[in-house]
Amino acid sequence: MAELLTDDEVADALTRLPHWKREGDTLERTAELGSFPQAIQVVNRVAEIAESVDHHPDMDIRWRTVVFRLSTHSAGGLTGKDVSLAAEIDGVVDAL
Ligand SMILES: C[C@H](O)[C@H](O)[C@H]1CNC2=NC(N)=NC(=O)C2=N1
Repeated sequence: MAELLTDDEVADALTRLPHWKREGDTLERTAELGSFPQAIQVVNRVAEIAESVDHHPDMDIRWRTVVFRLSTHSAGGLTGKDVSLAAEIDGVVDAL
């Protein structure tokens, strides 16, 4: 099972993830895309990645704004899996 990160490890990871903030046991990013279809495209790409790594974000779609929330439920908090998926999500959002 993935190990919980310490508060310092989370803070350090966030220095490399400027779009993300910590909300308790969750990493959160809000992304505003150019249109609703683009938001859906991003969600679909993230869904493919999530399936491939068996780690699934909460994704809240409101028109062209998507809020991503990451946490490792099985560990009860934040792990390297969340940091890694956050970086992957940044790659998807930045590719548009
Ligand atoms: C059995 C399977 O590996 C688990 O249920 C996975 C699936 N996706 C998951 N996603 C997230 N975010 N946290 C988990 O603990 C988790 N567990």
